Amino acid sequence: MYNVSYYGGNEMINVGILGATGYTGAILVSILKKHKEVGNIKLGSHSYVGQDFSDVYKAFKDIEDGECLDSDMNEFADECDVVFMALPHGVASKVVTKEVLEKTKVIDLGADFRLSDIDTYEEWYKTKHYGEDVLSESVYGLCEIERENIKGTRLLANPGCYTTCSILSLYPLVKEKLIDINSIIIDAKSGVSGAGRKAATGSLFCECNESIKVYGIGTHRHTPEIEEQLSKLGEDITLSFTPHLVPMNKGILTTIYANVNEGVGESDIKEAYEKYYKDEYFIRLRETGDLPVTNYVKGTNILDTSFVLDKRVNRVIVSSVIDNLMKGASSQAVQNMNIMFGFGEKEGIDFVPMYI
Ligand SMILES: NC(=O)C1=CN([C@@H]2O[C@H](COP(=O)(O)OP(=O)(O)OC[C@H]3O[C@@H](n4cnc5c(N)ncnc54)[C@H](OP(=O)(O)O)[C@@H]3O)[C@@H](O)[C@H]2O)C=CC1
Ligand SMILES: CC(=O)N[C@@H](CCC(=O)OP(=O)(O)O)C(=O)O
Repeated sequence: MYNVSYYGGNEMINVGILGATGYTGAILVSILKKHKEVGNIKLGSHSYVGQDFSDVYKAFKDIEDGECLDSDMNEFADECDVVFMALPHGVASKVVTKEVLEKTKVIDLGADFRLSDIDTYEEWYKTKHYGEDVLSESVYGLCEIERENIKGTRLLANPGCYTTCSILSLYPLVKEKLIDINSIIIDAKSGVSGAGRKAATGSLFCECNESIKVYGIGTHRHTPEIEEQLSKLGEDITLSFTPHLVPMNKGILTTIYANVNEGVGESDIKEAYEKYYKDEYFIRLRETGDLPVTNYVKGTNILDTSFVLDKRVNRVIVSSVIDNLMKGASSQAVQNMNIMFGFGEKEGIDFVPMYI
């Protein structure tokens, strides 16, 4: 049900955010406050129920002073045209039901509806999945690739931050069969906000500052997500994915290595990227030698990418960057909302980089 607020004569939608008090939830609030099609924003929390949002995040004083409400999915579904779920894994699958989806659209920023196979989810996430009856209708929301499928869905699985950067980087190479699919290695680096706002020893200043660490080698849960999406292009793909934690607030850099197939040259690779992305507003193809930097996309919905063909070893090396909280989470979620509701795709997310 659409609400009765108006902006410049247009009807606006009611939006709910479960997990508004987390990092991705708070960024959603920032974006949606300025979205022309959005009226009321209902804020859901876990630990701050009854407190004003601007008491939890004092940056929002006089901007969003609404009260944090209990994260009751049924109540949110009754009152909102779309509910964003910015919650830890395992929570969304318990509360998204067919009844809920009859009342509202759901955009889940977590992983519960990203993998199509429940066993794979339970194996990699080490937690039970409760949403079997709705999982099959979820659409993987990588906007530039899945735009047509996104339009009609009422359950949207927003991709992970590492996965957004990795899949968009590899898609043209795999789709055009330019690389040996058994040779893919993804080296990824993330800022600390990728771990969320929750208190965790590994995210403490002294644990991260002036230090870099590798983690999840061979076991990180984004591996099956990347493999599943790339395997949809035809052949089963298994690959190596290795994340690193670097001492910065935000940003993701992936450096991806793959052997090129016989006869593949630089122009073939360039043509492949141009074929899929030259008209994509939020993907910037940089020339060889113009290498991506996380600061160049800070605060934006942009993915910057550039490749080098290292002829000595017959390998293509693709470097890409995104802002993990934006294209890697919240602004991509709003891009998905725009597509789902038929709004202008850039509405509310057309940011200029905040370089410093
Ligand atoms: N951080 C990132 O860069 C990215 C995160 N994601 C995914 O988005 C989701 C949210 O991440 P992020 O914002 O970083 O996480 P945070 O830890 O910052 O926030 C988690 C939110 O969930 C709420 N919450 C915690 N436990 C429960 C519960 N049992 N029931 C209801 N609500 C609960 C918290 O409420 P309260 O604050 O009130 O305790 C908080 O609002 C996760 O699934 C994450 O994997 C995806 C891409 C990128
Ligand atoms: C730095 C850091 O800890 N990053 C997180 C990934 C955050 C994320 O994208 O979570 P999703 O699983 O919802 O995609 C991690 O490696 O677990």
